Parts: sequence; C-alpha cells; structure tokens
Amino acid sequence: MRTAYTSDQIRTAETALMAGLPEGTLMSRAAAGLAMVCANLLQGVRGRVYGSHVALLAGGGDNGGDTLYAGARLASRGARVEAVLAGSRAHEGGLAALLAAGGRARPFDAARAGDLLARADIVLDGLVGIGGGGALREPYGTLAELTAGAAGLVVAVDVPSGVDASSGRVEGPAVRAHLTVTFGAYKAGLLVDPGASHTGSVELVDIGLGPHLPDPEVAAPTGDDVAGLLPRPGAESDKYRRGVVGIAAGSDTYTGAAVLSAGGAVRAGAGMVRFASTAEPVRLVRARWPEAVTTVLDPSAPEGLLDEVGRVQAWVLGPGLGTGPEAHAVARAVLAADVPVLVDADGLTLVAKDRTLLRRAAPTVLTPHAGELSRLLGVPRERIEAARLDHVRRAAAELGATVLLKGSTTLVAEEHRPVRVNTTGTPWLATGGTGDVLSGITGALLAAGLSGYDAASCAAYIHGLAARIAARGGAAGGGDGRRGEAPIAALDVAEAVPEALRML
Ligand SMILES: NC(=O)C1=CN([C@@H]2O[C@H](COP(=O)(O)OP(=O)(O)OC[C@H]3O[C@@H](n4cnc5c(N)ncnc54)[C@H](OP(=O)(O)O)[C@@H]3O)[C@@H](O)[C@H]2O)[C@@H](O)CC1
Ligand SMILES: Nc1ncnc2c1ncn2[C@@H]1O[C@H](COP(=O)(O)OP(=O)(O)O)[C@@H](O)[C@H]1O
Ligand SMILES: [K+]
Repeated sequence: MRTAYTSDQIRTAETALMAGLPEGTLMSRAAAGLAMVCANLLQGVRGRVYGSHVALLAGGGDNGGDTLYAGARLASRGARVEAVLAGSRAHEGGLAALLAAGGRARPFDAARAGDLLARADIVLDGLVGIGGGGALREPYGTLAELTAGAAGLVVAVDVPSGVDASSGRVEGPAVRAHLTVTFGAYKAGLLVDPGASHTGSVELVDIGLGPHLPDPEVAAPTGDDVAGLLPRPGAESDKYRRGVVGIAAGSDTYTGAAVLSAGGAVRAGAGMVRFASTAEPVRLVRARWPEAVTTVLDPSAPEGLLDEVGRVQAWVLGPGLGTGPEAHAVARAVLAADVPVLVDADGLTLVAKDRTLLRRAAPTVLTPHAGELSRLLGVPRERIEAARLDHVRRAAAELGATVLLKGSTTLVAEEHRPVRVNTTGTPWLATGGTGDVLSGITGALLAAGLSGYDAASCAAYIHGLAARIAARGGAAGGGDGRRGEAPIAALDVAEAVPEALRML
C-alpha cells in the first residue's frame, strides 16, 4: 500500500524525528537525495553533470532551502547553477552554500528568468512545498507559468508549487513537473487530481520519517495488495459460494448499460449473475451473456417485485434503470434487501431525490462521477472537481455509505478509513458505458464477500488495468506513457478483465 499524508501530519512527524537529531539534518538528507536524483537525470540527458545547466527557482522558505543546498551539491560537481530568488528573503544557509560552491543567484526578473529556463537542462521548482497555501502570489505565479516553456526537465521539489500538498487542490498557476522528488513520505495531494496530474513521476527520498508517521490520509493499493484481497476459487467452491450477484439495471429505453454491467460481473468472476429487468434488456442480456439467469420484472406491481429472482449475495442497482416511478419501485425493492447494494447511475439520481432509500442496515456502495455527486450533496460540480478528497469524504460521512468517486483519479471513501486512490486507468476510459462495466465488476466482488471498501478499491484497480490492456490491444505495458494506446469501447474493458486478473 502506498500511503500518503497531509502537510500537518508530515510536520508533526518531522518534529518528533528532529527532537533526536542535530539541527539541519533533515534538510541535508533531503538536499542530498534531491541532488542525487538530479545528477542521475543529468547523466541521462547530457551524459554528465559537469558543464550542464541547472536553473533553481527558490522561494523564501525551507523548500527553497532544499533547492539551494541541492544546487550547491550540483555546482560542486561542475554544473553551472543559477538560482532565481523569488521571495523578499532567501534561505540563508542554502544561499551561502550555493555561492560558496560557485553557483550564482539573482532576484526575480521575468525576462532573465525566461532566458534561464530556455537554456537549462533541468529546472528545480523550489518555490513552495508543504508550507504553500492558496493561489501562488507574485512573482511565484509567473515563475510557475514560465516553467511551461522550459526547454529541459522540470523537477518539482517535494510538491509541484501551486498544488496544495494535503488535498491536491490547484487554485491558480501551478508547476507541471516531469518528476517530483518528495521527502519522507508521499503527500496526499500528489496522488489526487488535479494535483496528481501535475507531478509527473514521483520519487520518494527517505529521510527517516517512517517510524513517526500516523495513520495515512490516503492510501493507494498496489497490484500485490489487490491480489491479496481477491477471492480465488478452491476445491470447495461452487457457484453459490463464489457469490451470486443480482443486477437490476436497464429499461426499455436504455438497454446497453444493462449488457455492460452484466458483462463486468460475468468477466470479473461472479459465481452467477442474476439479471432482473423489463423484457427488452432481459432479451439483450440473454443474447450477449447466456450464462446470466434472467427474470422479467413487472414494476407496475411493486408488491413482491423481486420474489422470482432467487437469492443473491449482493445487488447492483441503477445503470440504465430510468428515474420514473417504476424505476423508483425497483430501487425501493432492491434497497430493502438485507445484502450489500451498489448504487450507480440512475440509481444515484433516485437516491438523490429520495434519501430515505438509503436508510438500511446492510452496506451500501455509491459510485458517482462528479456530476452525480453534485446532485447527491447539492454542491456545484466544479467545487467537487476542485476538492475531490474533501467531497468524497463528506459524502461517505453524510450518506453513511462507501463512496467511489469516478474521474481521472478514482477515490474510495469510507468513514474512519484512509481514502483509497486508484493508480491504474487511462484517459481512454472517458467514454460512455465504462462506468457500467465498473458497477458489474464491483458487484461481483461484493457478492464474493469483500467489504464495500475493498470491493470498490479492487474493482477500480482491475477496471483501470483492463482498460489499459484493452487500449494497448494486449498486455498492459509498464510506465505511465500513453503512447501505443488506442480508443476503447466499454465492452472491450469488460472483455479485458480476465487478462487483468491474470496479471495480478
Ligand atoms: N517537514 C519536513 O519533514 C521537511 C521539510 N523540508 C522542506 O521544507 C519544506 C517546507 O518548508 P516551509 O515550512 O518553510 O514552507 P515552504 O514550503 O518553503 O513554503 C513557505 C514559503 O512559501 C511562501 N509561500 C507560501 N504560500 C505562498 C503562496 N501562495 N504564494 C507565494 N508564496 C507562498 C512563504 O512566503 P511568506 O508567506 O513567508 O511570505 C514562504 O516563503 C518542505 O516542503 C520540504 O521541501 C525538508 O527540508 C526536510 C524535511
Ligand atoms: N480522464 C479520465 N482518466 C481516467 N479515467 C477516467 C477519466 N474520465 C473518466 N474516467 C473513468 O471512466 C469511467 C466513466 O464512468 P461513468 O462516468 O460512470 O461513465 P458511464 O456512465 O458512461 O458509464 C469511470 O471509471 C471513470 O473513473
Ligand atoms: K516545490
């Protein structure tokens, strides 16, 4: 599990660690690690450190201090290092070290800074780190914007400046780095969008903070974590014990979502899929997934609506269901069941209009995108997009459910647990119907007995991995690069789920 923390948590851990160490030890560890990473980068792009050009953007705090000390180390290896001092003050020790090692430093001047960035092999963004707050003031904002025109690699020191380290919020100009070198522990804002899309790859420099860190704010499961949680059939398994998932989805108007949701559940290894809907979606699901057991519902007679469906261990409710009175009757019947229920799509619209539907004892998993969460919380969509971590937490607390917030980084929140963030996926997933596939995968895992929190986070991981496999036309490649990927259709994602499971 990759764990991540707020700025306050990092500061508290730092204070505890520092109590037993001589002053300046941590900054010196951070600067040494940063200089080592930069030297390796310079070896890669220039073949050597000696003679390479390094630009430092140094703010007035300790983030600037780390940067100036790292610059001093590179200067002592023969790099040509020049610092732009952005604040009215500069870190004294760091500045003295840089100058003593033969580096140069000048106060901010826009034209000169632009020239410097156009010449530098690497640019170190040491404007602000965990001490930053709100939109960058001038001239920090201008400098952050200028990094977009840098000729060389942009390395963010600890956190890309302009990104809130605790939440990933971006409220103005912010550095977009090729690489972020972060100290002691991951900051939550490095894993959550919009911050996450500013970091490039992230490298962690150990400064000894580990033993002093509290429970994390955010955790990103790795492939091994997911593999460890997934059920695998054994000799004692039969289809019922592996988990029967019920899917109440689709309507005569919207039929595709039902087929996609059922596909996600079939391909994710449900012991059995019981599909319940009106005649047309039932016909199409049977045609595409003959392994599903289907029941035609008559929602105009809500009494005993699900009596013919048979037993299930979990329900998926909502994709393509519609939002009229008949859909409401289906939602009421499903949510009255004493098993975990995943609510997606139209199901979310129904519970947003009638919160009483969520008064139930068994676990509930809600899987909104930002627009659906906006309706559930009564908060504008833009505010949710800007502060995803805050809102997913608030939704979990307010609605008493596990909440999976979809988007470029998918988050899973449950009260009193770290928010889980998904690291797989591809922007090609932003296409109609992929969310329906996710609902089916999650439903299969719920039916297999995983908690809502584990089912949702494992499903997001598998779904993202399957999408990458589908986008590449085969096994998922390593790295974060998108080259070699092509558009995908939602059904491709469902079809790639077994390959994703094979890789775990
Ligand atoms: N903790 C640890 O374990 C370790 C921490 N270490 C390092 O220390 C860093 C934290 O240093 P920090 O506390 O000095 O804060 P920092 O990020 O430099 O920011 C303060 C400066 O930014 C400025 N500023 C703020 N907001 C602004 C804005 N919106 N727009 C413009 N300016 C703004 C603020 O200006 P002021 O408000 O004072 O005018 C002040 O000058 C941390 O990220 C890591 O790199 C490592 O050395 C080793 C271990
Ligand atoms: N920019 C993006 N990068 C990665 N994944 C994305 C992006 N945008 C959307 N997704 C993912 O695509 C899926 C879309 O689901 P959803 O919005 O429910 O679509 P639909 O209702 O059409 O099925 C979600 O899993 C979401 O996390
Ligand atoms: K920074």
